[in-house]
Amino acid sequence: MNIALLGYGRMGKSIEAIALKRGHSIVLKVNTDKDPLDFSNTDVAIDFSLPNTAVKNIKAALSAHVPVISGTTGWLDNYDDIKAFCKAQNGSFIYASNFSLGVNLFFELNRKLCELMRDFKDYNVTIEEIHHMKKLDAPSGTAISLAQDIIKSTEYSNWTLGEAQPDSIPINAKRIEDVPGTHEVSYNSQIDAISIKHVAHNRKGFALGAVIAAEWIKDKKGIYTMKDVLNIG
Ligand SMILES: NC(=O)C1=CN([C@@H]2O[C@H](COP(=O)(O)OP(=O)(O)OC[C@H]3O[C@@H](n4cnc5c(N)ncnc54)[C@H](O)[C@@H]3O)[C@@H](O)[C@H]2O)C=CC1
Ligand SMILES: O=C(O)C1=N[C@H](C(=O)O)C[C@H](O)C1
Repeated sequence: MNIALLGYGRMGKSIEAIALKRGHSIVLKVNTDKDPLDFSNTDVAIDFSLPNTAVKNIKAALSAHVPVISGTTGWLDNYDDIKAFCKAQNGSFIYASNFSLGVNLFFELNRKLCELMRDFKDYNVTIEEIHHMKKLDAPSGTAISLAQDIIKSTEYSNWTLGEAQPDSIPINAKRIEDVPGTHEVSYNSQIDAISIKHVAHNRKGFALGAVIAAEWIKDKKGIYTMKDVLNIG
């Protein structure tokens, strides 16, 4: 498969290493604002760029009828616009705040745990995420996904970065040198605490998941999620 890498930073380089090991070729590497992009010979584009470059990159690839895997976080205010654009192009698109198998299993655990805890009002939920100092967005896309899943099946109506607000899930974002990504969901009462935690030891899981998603979507049309790719839950 011929892959275009839109973003060739920490993740772009990890994806390249795994894609080459799995027998794919990298036919385009984009690491700055460039217009137009040449997608001739590209089977799938994988965007891990910056919050303010993702939308333009995704649209450029979809306009060239190239399926897109998007891992960039911090641009989701435009998600509905991208969905509509993809449909209008009869294109193919997957966004995931986190492509690792471990985090996608963790998402399932989070959904099950929040259903279990829903009726036990003595417990308050909090989410903590820890990432490296170079991360541009806060809270992480993964923490937002965890919060959105809890909001879907409980009385919480929103999430807040930092301090707790009524009906809102507090997300605490910490930045510590070299941490690839740690997420913890905790339920605290006056009496005890219950928590689930995912710790990424490196970026290989994110990169492998993105390449697996690219292999999966290559000959498909439509908008999918990692639940479709991994067939879990
Ligand atoms: N969904 C997931 O599983 C994961 C998502 N991420 C997200 O992926 C994104 C990238 O993360 P990193 O690789 O760690 O960041 P990074 O900062 O190392 O890489 C981003 C690269 O994009 C380049 N860039 C600048 N303008 C561009 C443009 N117009 N088009 C293409 N590239 C451009 C920068 O030069 C930089 O090298 C972030 O939003 C991060 O949150 C990171 C890890 C896993
Ligand atoms: O920026 C990162 O590094 C990561 N970003 C993603 C996020 O915002 O959730 C996924 C992972 O935690 C690493």
